[in-house]
Amino acid sequence: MTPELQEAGAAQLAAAQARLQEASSGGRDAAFGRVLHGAQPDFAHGVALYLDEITVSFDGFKALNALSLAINVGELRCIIGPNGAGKTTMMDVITGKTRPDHGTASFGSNIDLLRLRENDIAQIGIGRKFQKPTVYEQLSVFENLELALKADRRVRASIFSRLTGTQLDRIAEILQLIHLLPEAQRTAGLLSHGQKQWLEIGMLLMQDPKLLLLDEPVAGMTDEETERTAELFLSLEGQHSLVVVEHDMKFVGELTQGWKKVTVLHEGSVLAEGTLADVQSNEKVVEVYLGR
Ligand SMILES: Nc1ncnc2c1ncn2[C@@H]1O[C@H](COP(=O)(O)OP(=O)(O)OP(=O)(O)O)[C@@H](O)[C@H]1O
Repeated sequence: MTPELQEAGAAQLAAAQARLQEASSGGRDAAFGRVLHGAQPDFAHGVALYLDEITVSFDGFKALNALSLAINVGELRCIIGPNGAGKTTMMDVITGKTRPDHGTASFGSNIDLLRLRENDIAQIGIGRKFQKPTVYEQLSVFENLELALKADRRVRASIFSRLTGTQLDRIAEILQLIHLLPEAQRTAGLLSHGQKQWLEIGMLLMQDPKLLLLDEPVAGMTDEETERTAELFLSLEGQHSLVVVEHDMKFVGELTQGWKKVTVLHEGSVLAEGTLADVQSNEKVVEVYLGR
């Protein structure tokens, strides 16, 4: 690891600790601290994510228009829809990047996502994968995973500390899961596009997220990589809730296996929900999206 990265990592940890301290000592953001301290999402009702009547306007244009959606604990849900349907804006709301004008968003039955900041939302167990892979290109695959582990506030590890046996086991487990065990010492910049995507997913998994948001994860992947990604997501289902935004219908078909629910977004709200076959034969869906 380069000294610059070590320094940046240490600074990030120090900033995070200072923020938490300020919140718990009654500073300006005390309310955030109270929500976050020891907060665990309550999944007793079986719902991982609940969006109710979410509206987001940009200069009067409604990117989300009273969007309501519920994702169950352990569910793998595919979300499809034409360009501009509001898929990215929806993920921005869930992760705290965009604040809605109206509506509620909760993680489990108890955590009000609209009161939390982006960093805090990541720490309570919501991981987001953007379309483009963002890994540390100069570092090895192993070091990327190590860094992801140490960036987790719950781990309380110093960026300079040695890994414990349990942490090493966890990294090995993730390497196996993302098919990168043989590439552990390889520089991440030399991986294929698909392998970089897997590495980034592995970095998210190091923090053991309860909910994973994945934006077009197979865009630009080969057919073989796409199939392996489907296998990976299917192996995560159950232990994590997954929301997958995709345009690749073959991939959606592999993930949903003929029976899982697909949600179609259009003009900022849900146009249709059902199995892939249901929505593919829905006239409105064909008209605005699939028939194009
Ligand atoms: N910051 C912004 N300012 C103004 N308009 C925006 C902003 N962000 C998104 N929009 C508009 O909101 C609508 C929804 O955009 P969004 O990116 O959420 O759609 P999407 O379903 O993710 O599309 P795509 O499949 O192309 O990624 C679009 O019409 C977009 O132009």
